[in-house]
Amino acid sequence: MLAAAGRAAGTDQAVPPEQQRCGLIAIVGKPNVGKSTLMNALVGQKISITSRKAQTTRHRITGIRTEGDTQFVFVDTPGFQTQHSTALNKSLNKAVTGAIADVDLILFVVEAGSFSLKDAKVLSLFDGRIPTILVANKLDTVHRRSELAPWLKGMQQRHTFVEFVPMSAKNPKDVARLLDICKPYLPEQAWWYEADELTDRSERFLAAETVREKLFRLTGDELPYTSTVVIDAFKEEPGRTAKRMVRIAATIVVERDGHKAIVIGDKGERLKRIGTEARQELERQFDAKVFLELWVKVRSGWSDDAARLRSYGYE
Ligand SMILES: Nc1nc2c(ncn2[C@@H]2O[C@H](COP(=O)(O)OP(=O)(O)OP(=O)(O)O)[C@@H](O)[C@H]2O)c(=O)[nH]1
Repeated sequence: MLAAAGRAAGTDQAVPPEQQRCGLIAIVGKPNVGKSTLMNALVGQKISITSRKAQTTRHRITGIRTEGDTQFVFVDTPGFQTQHSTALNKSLNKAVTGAIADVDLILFVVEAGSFSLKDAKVLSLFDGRIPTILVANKLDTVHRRSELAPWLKGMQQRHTFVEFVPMSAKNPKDVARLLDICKPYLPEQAWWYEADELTDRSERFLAAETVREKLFRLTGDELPYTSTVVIDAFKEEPGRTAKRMVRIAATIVVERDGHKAIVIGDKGERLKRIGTEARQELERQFDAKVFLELWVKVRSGWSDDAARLRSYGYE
């Protein structure tokens, strides 16, 4: 997969390998600070799922952005779990520690003007060897900008950050500036991926993530984050037309009968909406006609069962 001379997005100029830069960037922070939003904005296309509900990112997701001579390879980490210690949370914490061990740069994301015990716990994972940028996100929600200077000073004393970037992941100019700031921290080496590749995750994985996103969006706070989605079948069918055709069967796994009723909704209305919205989004993402079949199953206590976790791919 090593790149020969490649063409960066937005340029007609081939970039010779000896002039290329490429490296891994981990986006780390406590739940709900905007990591997924930031990664999607940095990559320029929606890859990871976002939702108002905390804990919606479980997997390490790689997003890729190639700009000029530089290929930025992003690792999104799950929200660091500080409260519970079930098998699921232990495996999430391991994913965070693993994700930051071998990267070139860490983006430590917090909400601008705030620093809680949970942020401190995530920060305590960094041993100081890897350059770390403080991303003070959600700047648009800070009404008194004057209070930010003393806060930034305080942050300076907590850790040796290489840069401080107050910004909003929802502001494209801020996102472009952050990319420029990251660039010098990536080593000079040949790109790992083609310039137009956005993720190395499979379509099967994206299908599960999309159903999960709709599930949490449409159930609000009613459903615990331990509910998950398993893809039972993912088949490409030879289409009669020029358009691709993909047939997907997926199971939403919940912990209790009551949760199953929530997912299904009155006369099956909610499950139907989850399916329709997921299908429409997948058709856009895959540029294909998608048939999506959804099931709901109860698996009591699955989040506490390490063996079962492995079978769902969380190890
Ligand atoms: N106002 C504002 N809201 C933001 C910004 N960035 C993210 N958000 C919102 O914050 C919420 C959480 O964003 P996510 O990107 O899902 O957060 P996350 O850190 O990936 O969350 P977990 O998956 O729980 O770890 C969403 O409602 C976003 O729309 C920002 O710059 N400004």
